[in-house]
Amino acid sequence: MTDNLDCDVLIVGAGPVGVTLALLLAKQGLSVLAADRAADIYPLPRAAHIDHEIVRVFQSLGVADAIMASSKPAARYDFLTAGGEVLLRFNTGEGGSPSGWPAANMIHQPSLEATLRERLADFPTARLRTEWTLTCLDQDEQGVQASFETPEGPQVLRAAYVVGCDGARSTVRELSGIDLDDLAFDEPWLVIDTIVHAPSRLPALNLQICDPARPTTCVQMGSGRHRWEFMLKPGETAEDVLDDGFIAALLKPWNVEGAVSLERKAVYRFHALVAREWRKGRVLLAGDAAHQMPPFAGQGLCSGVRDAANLAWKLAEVLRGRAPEALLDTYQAEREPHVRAIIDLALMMGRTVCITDPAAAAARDAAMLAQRAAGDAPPGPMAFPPLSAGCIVEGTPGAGEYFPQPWAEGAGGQAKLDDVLGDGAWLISIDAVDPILTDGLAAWRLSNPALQPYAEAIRAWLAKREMEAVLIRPDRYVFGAGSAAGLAAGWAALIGS
Ligand SMILES: O=C(O)CCc1cccc(O)c1
Repeated sequence: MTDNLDCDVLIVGAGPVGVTLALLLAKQGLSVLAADRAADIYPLPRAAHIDHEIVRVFQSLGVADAIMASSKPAARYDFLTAGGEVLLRFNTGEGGSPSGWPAANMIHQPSLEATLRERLADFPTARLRTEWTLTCLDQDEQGVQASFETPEGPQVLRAAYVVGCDGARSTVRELSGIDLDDLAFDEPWLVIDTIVHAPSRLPALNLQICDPARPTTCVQMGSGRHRWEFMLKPGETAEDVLDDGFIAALLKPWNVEGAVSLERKAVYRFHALVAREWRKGRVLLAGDAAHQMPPFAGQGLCSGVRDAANLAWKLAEVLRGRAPEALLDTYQAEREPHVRAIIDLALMMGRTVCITDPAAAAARDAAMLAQRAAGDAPPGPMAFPPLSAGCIVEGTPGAGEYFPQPWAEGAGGQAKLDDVLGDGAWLISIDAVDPILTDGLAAWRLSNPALQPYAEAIRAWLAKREMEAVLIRPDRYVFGAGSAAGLAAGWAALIGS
């Protein structure tokens, strides 16, 4: 950090994406300040799901076990007709996942956020400021000046970079004059969160009831919560559906009286929006500030945490002077197509669920039941695309793919690849590589005894792509596969040492 800066990175918004980014940066020794307008963590649930990739990010921060302790792995996700026939079935509890963590996990967002904020206190270079409201951003060649209203009066800070993790109504986005691309989905839903008293009386799977008379979602959550969502019908107002008697009538068919008590009721409009620019000079957007999607794929929060994981190592390389600022342009180039593909999946699911015309619903049911009978199922909520462009060796086998994390049985229990190899980029090769070529890069020969428990899985990955080495980025996406010397040289050209 240079003398005239208060921190390397100012993060506006200390929700789960902002705090994850703060942790990932602080872990690399950067000084970060996360500022949030609220006094405390928002106490009511919002996101309900994180996938295995997100748990792996939390693993790198040392909080995966704590987060999993308050979460519930999701066994199955069914989309049913009004009559209970299966339109789509995703067996998320079967078949494991590339990171080794359960593929789909139902969470209680306030519990997850509390764990992340508690961890922040372990990093001396990370600061959290609450009740700070951003009022102004000004950037020049060296940094960004940010003005805040705080309980102690106005505060002005200078940071090398500012990241807006400040949600759907992002002030950072607004102050930066960044527009949103509207993907034309706008449906009003009533969200009901409950505290569970009798878990055995609730469905043990996640459900979308594609009933044109009232499209309905019923999903599990962590920390003893359960959620229902009901689509509003034309003519219904928020006031109508938030009435306790109305809610009791909606819940009646679920026979959960006495098994749950109401914690929160709210009407939301489910949107699909993508920011046109994710970086404007020294200001970047992440999470809901950069993209919003309907909840049907459970990917809103996951996409934000992926943004944080993608951005954190790039900001660190640029701030350390090891990579040119242009590396930050690969952030949107990589993340936007990924997010748009996931939004397409969420929209496909949403458009399946949100049909209220009985004839259209009957046609949907007939088509999807026939498709299912023919064994022709669409990709599941865990079928994420690889990175297609950016900081990868484009067009080579494996480039842009998510690199798996094998787990092995060790003396102390399950040992995971990332815990053995540590943070940063890894070059893993079958043959030895000249250390001169890999200066500044963690180079691992597959025969290294530390890699033995994982060697078979990694060898199989390489064999499938007919390659002798793989370079894995700090966010665990593959830079490229090929010759070790070629990969090391390609990486050094982008991320000098
Ligand atoms: O609607 C939600 O918030 C969760 C949807 C979801 C996503 C992935 C798996 C699963 O069982 C449910």
